Amino acid sequence: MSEERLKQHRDAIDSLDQQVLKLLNQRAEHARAIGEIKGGGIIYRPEREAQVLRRIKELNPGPLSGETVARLFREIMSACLSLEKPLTIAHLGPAGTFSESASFKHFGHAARLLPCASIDEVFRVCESSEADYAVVPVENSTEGAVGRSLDLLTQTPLQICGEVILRIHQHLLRSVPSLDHIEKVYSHAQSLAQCHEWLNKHLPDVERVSVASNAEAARLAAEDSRFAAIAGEAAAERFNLGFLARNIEDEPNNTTRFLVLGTHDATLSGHDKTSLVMSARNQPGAVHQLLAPLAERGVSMTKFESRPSRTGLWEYVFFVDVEGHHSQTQVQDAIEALRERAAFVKILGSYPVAVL
Ligand SMILES: O=C(O)C(=O)C[C@]1(C(=O)O)C=C[C@@H](O)C=C1
Repeated sequence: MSEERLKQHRDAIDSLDQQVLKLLNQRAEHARAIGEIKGGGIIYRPEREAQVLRRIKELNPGPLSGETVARLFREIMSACLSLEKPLTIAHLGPAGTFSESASFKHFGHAARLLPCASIDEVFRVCESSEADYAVVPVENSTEGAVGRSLDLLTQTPLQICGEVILRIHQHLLRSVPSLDHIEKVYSHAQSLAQCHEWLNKHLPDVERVSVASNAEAARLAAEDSRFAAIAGEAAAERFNLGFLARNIEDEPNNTTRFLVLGTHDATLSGHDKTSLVMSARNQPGAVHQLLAPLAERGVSMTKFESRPSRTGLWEYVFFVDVEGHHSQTQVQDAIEALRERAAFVKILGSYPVAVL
């Protein structure tokens, strides 16, 4: 009896899969036709992708979660876009790092990734059009701002066209399934710091060695079973390591924010952010005066970060994110007013608030 019910459900799944397959290919044909209409123009449309994902989440009747259906549609769009033109994405390498995970999370797995040796190199290959887009880390919830990315943003002609929010989970990885006789634990210094308490409790006597990246740590652990590594899931998969302990980060909400850069920003999606960098004139109360136009026009600030300017001693530049798109009147007016008060203002880009 239960055999018969099993068969009924499997027959239903076979029939549905056939329909899903047909519909997916119809969707791909439309994407290909859109690609032809775009001609040689900009293929990747971040605002449209955000709208598609938001709509899917809203329409979703379940039982699959909103997150799950959005991830599936992320991959469908990635595959459709690659029929129009495969995209090359530069990120901080090597393969197996969180920057790689952030790039796949935003562009899906049809994107071609180009791992670079430094953040400077990521900017350079995108500026020289060797890559279509770049993904760079800008802030971590426990470690703070990524200074090099911020400094390069002030100079680059690239614009911000998206953001990626990635939950960072650290795992203890090894080629053998035992916590015994580990001689060294390798990881990036930041990851060792993020797992400090766990290591003190579970491996107090094991030497901790910092290396250039978590992926490099995983590579070393894969080469010699006396060693373990702290790294993310992507590194575990890449180097075929087992999980001795999962989610060992001391701070449970450890999150890194990445920016997506390209030669254009995004048009209005309906739920957007604008990033600006500016400097205040060197006068008392200048920062307060500088920001007043935002509040006066009801434009909410979602981030404020100051960095020493690299051009003058004791001068600062301010990185500000506001809600809204620079094509919206309120935001436009506020930026105009900022321009009157600030020594300099650069619009880094308007882009959709992260959906995934
Ligand atoms: O709507 C478009 O412009 C498309 O090219 C289609 C599509 C999609 O698959 O939905 C693919 C790539 C774009 O980045 C946005 C959306």
